[in-house]
Amino acid sequence: MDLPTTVQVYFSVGQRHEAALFRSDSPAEQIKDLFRSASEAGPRDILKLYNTSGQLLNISGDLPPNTPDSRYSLQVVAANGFAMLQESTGNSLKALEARVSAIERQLRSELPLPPAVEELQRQVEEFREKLETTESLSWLALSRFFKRSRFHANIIRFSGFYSICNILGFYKQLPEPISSEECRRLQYRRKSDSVKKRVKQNFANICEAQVSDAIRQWLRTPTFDARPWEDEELLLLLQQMYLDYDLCSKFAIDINTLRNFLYEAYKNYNDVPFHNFRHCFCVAQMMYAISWSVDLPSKVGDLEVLILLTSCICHDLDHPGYNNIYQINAKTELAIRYNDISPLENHHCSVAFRILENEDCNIFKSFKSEDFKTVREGIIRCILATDMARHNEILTNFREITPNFDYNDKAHVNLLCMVLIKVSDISNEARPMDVAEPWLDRLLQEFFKQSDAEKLEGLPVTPFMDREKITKPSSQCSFIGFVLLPLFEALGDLLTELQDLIVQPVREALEYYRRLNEATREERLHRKSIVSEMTDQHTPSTQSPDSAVTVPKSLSNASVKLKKSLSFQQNRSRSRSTDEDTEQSFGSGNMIGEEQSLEDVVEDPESGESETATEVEVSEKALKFKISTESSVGTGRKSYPGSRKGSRERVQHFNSSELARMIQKGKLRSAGFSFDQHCMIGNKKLSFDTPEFLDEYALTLKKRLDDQSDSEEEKQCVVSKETLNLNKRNSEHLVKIPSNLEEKRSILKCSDNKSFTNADKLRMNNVKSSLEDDEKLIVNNRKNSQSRVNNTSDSVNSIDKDEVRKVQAAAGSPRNSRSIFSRFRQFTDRFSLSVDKDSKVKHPKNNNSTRNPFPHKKKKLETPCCRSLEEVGRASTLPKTKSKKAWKFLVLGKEKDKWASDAAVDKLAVVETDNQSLPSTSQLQSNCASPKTHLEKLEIVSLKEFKVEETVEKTGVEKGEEGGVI
Ligand SMILES: Nc1nc2c(ncn2[C@@H]2O[C@H](COP(=O)(O)O)[C@@H](O)[C@H]2O)c(=O)[nH]1
Ligand SMILES: [Zn+2]
Repeated sequence: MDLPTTVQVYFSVGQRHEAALFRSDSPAEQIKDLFRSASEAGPRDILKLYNTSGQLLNISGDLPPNTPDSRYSLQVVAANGFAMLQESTGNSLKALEARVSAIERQLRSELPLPPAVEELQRQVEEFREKLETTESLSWLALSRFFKRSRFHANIIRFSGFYSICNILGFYKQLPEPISSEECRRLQYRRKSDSVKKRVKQNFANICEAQVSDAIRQWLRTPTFDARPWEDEELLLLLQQMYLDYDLCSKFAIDINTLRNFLYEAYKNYNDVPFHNFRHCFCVAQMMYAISWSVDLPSKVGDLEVLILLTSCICHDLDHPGYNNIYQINAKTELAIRYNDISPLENHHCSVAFRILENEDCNIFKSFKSEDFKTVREGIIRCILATDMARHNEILTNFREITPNFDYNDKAHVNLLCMVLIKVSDISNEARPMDVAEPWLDRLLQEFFKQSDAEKLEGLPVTPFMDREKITKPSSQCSFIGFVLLPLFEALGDLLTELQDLIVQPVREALEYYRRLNEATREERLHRKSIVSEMTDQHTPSTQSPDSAVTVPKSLSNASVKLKKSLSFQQNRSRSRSTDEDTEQSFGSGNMIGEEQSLEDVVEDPESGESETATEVEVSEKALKFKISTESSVGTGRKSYPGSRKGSRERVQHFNSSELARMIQKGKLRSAGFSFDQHCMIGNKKLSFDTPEFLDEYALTLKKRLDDQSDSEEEKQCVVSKETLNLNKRNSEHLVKIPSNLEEKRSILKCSDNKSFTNADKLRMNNVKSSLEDDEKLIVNNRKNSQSRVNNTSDSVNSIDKDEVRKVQAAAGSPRNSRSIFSRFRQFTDRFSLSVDKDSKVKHPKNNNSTRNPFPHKKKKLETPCCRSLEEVGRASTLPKTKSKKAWKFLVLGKEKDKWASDAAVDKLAVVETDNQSLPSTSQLQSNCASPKTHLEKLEIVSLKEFKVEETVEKTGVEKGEEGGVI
């Protein structure tokens, strides 16, 4: 091999491309050795050899013989390569780099600017100021600004702008200004023409380059990292996938047409943080990796592989960075065009076939029309399957066919292909952490951008995208646990080769995020404990010295929720971790501890309420209509997203505090209720958001209690509700008051129904644990009933403050304390306080809770996040929204011979808070300071649990109210 004696080495590490980092005139032999040894070091060391005109000659292979150029650019993309280069040259590059940087800094700060430059700077500054302050000229500055920020001139609403432009004749056509809202929707982040041109040119330059065996092998694994590659190189690698499967010769695909097609696909991805060309590459690459590992062509045939690969490349074309939920709620052009039915996926598909319409890009142009039809159907099916609103539908159908999967059954293969593209689409967490994490950051960036826009535009805020609601680990726990892992496991059941390849890494990712989430939560609790402690030190206590009741701070939610058993386990999404730490944390080897529900894990960081709504659930809600697909395999019930008979046909449970909180926060609306929705109690029609609802419910409940004087059970309210149609008004809701153990048991039986989602199952578990508690209580109460009956001091004869106090005194019995707990918990949950087992409310100082890892540690604000009390106060869980709605506390006797007299029950006194609204911060603090008083104000609510059942009503579509659906 003839190498010139002087070789210029451009050297880059990772994506940073520090091209001028090291430049050396090195003997040819040295470069040759370096190149060889680096390419032998493994697939992660990517060496790219360019000639001086920027043409890629080789990737991690030997230097090409007889290369005509005298200078080469050698790019080393990996830390190992860096180290090797260092070794081989004997230079300490890092030290060299540091030295150069220091000199640069010194030069910049110490050396005065040449006078001419200074003068120029001053003039520019002066001119800028003039531009911005002189009205008649400021359009220039504006136009510059808008150009810079990629706004179009036609959105500028500066009054003088148009006239000045017209006068000056700069713009021939001045379209009407459009609103900023419309602008946002239209503001797709298109790639700039210069970038597109550059990539096109570069791809043309390198498209003939060989890809080394090492890279080709790496490309067949989920560990592949797309980051170090330029866009044109990714195009080359996509081309390689088609070539490696010999698809071009098998299907007579012209190589230039393939290149044009790939480049057009690249061009039609936008510059958005996540749904960009690199995402499409990653999805295609994961499909390729899976396909190799299970030998997919032998199972489903080459044509399906071609369809899958092409679908992956096209699956997010022209994604605007705002998902379907936004499209539908904002009634965007796409939502209107596609009638809210998978607007984005329909659009991606449509763009794909627009590209293929062009002869030069039509990789299927040699296909007979029948074959093209098959390919088109296949691509449409695959791309539409990526709508997360259809996740449950597809997963349920796939699980049904798995035990009898038949590769000769077209319907089975179709469904498998849909699952394969879905798996590839959300497979990021199956990759190594260092590859996956930057993608997650980008995804959250896109999420937050959307939720910010939703807030700005007054649209419903998508909960799993809300920066105030989620954290990185909580988001991942929810997504991996509820969505990703169940899907991967289902595929792993059929294609067992995938267990080690992608299923296990996903389990590990869940475990990682679960721990992170736990640590974050504990840290947060710790911070709150410091706050309440400091607040306490600053607030004079009004507490009576003999009172055992102090403000608690412990893992209220956690301890309460720990009692819940774990539906997650039923979902086969268990951890197999036997890690010691995990066992210590949860007393089990499960990823999510046996006694800890995933709901705990994904708890809302601030409000303390669970935010388990996954993208699937929210998307299902947003997608209201039925979609017919070819996924039906004739086995069992078909479940459609958004169909009221679909996967959301189920029973939901809210306990009293959850319901109260929902009412108070107006969340009934966002949970699918409208404020003008109502329920029927007896013959009365009541709106959910009125205090009368609670009053009326209490009365009805009491009546029922009277009818069932020997009833030992917690009472239940069954509220039928419609959660699907966000916009539906005035739907009626039936309220049954069955309230016995049988009822609960039957609910649990229902919960075996496959159509329940994971979140439903979690709620079912609340009923389950409540049932278990009830059963224990019944046994207990029976044992103690005689003594309670005799204990007249426990009777409450009238509901005045004294009575309330007596009721409180009666809280010593397990049942009563539970009632108090349930009510009190509502407050403590909100204020991040808790009640310990013997109903003694404790100050954090005295809190010996073993769950709190920081009970006595750090009393000062030591964490960097807690710089000031004020800051910490803001970060605590004080209610964010103060509802103006009356906040009433019901005093309700449930078992008259236990803790409240008939008279007390009859009165059902309603004790209101002072201002009929949620406590303000100052109220809260004073409540915290004098909890006994606070407790006296609290009453006992016996609305133990509401069973909320969705009605199976006809949708507007089914009723023919809304047209244009499939
Ligand atoms: N919270 C997370 N959501 C994820 C993750 N990976 C994917 N996703 C979501 O799935 C959809 C897939 O659809 P598509 O638009 O890419 O076709 C995506 O939009 C995300 O919302 C993840 O790791 N965490
Ligand atoms: Zn995608």
